[in-house]
Amino acid sequence: MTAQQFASDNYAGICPAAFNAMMEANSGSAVSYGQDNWTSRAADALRRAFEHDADVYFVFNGTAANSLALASLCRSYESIIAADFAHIETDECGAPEFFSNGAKILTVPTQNGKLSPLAIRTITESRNDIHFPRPAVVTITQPTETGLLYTLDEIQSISTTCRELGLKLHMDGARFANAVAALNCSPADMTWRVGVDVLCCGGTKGGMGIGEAVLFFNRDLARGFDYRCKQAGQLASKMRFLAAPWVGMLQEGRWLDYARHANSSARLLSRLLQDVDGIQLVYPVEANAVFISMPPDVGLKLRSRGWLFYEFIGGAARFMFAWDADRNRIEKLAQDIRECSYSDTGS
Ligand SMILES: Cc1ncc(COP(=O)(O)O)c(C=O)c1O
Ligand SMILES: C[C@H](O)[C@H](N)C(=O)O
Repeated sequence: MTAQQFASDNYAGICPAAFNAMMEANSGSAVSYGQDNWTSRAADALRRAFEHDADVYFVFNGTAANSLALASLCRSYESIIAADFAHIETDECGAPEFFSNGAKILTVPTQNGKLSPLAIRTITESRNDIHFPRPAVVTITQPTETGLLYTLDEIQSISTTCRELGLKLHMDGARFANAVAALNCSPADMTWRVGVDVLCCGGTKGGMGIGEAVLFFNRDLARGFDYRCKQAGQLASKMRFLAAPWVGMLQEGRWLDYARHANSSARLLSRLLQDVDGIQLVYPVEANAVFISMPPDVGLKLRSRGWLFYEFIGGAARFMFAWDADRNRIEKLAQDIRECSYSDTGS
């Protein structure tokens, strides 16, 4: 077994709540293509958790969830307003554009990956001629790709601006549970109560082996989404195995327990690095991600000690914590960063 890494929460295994639910679902026959009991149980569990009669769908991964949800919110000749750091722009290989048959992503330059109402209004009102793909939807990521959180008031302000401009609001919630845990709010408070139309709710990063849920709080927007999923190869024949983990994770709020552990693990690393020369936090630690700047050769030394990490956001080293983050490994990482930094400064 390889030693635990913090390059991404995608590196983690399947948490007990999800795995045990999968095991429990793995008995006997079940009707295929989502007509089974586990799928209806999971959808009902999500509706209870969100206190809303949302239309719920399960797909294999976040890129599919985002792309198909966004394709439901705009026409091919329209556009999607996103922050420059948005995953749909940087890491989905044109899937949102592909599945919407050509909708354009209009990226807004930001300092930290967070959209503002003013930026949304500015780009929407910048042009209204026939040559400009008319904005139709705004997408925000919560937590952002930089590990930051929109406050509930910020989301409300964004959705109010969206309504004024006739735009829909999509939320990329790949790490949604981490945001709920960090803000200590309810899932409803962070979505439909503040004007979110569609949420892509992450299961994979939360601890499942695979699977995301798409929740339409405005059911009219879900019209045809089932066919859209089928056509995109996102209708699982053995849907019970995508759905059952949600039953396990939502039971007794386990998904939030796991998220709290991941968030506290990120805070632990940031505390352990506070006094290390040459190491700075690039963004505040608000959820389960830590971004640090360090001298290039410190990064090389850290890699030579076997640590894996991404540097795709402004060159900052990203450490992302999951449900299973091990305190000993976090302390080892901090110690290695400290030693690599001090051997660099000679102190
Ligand atoms: C912010 C964000 N959105 C969406 C995704 C979904 O990507 P994937 O298709 O890799 O599951 C990821 C991946 O980790 C992500 O970090
Ligand atoms: C960036 C990469 O695509 C993945 N979403 C991750 O966060 O690890």
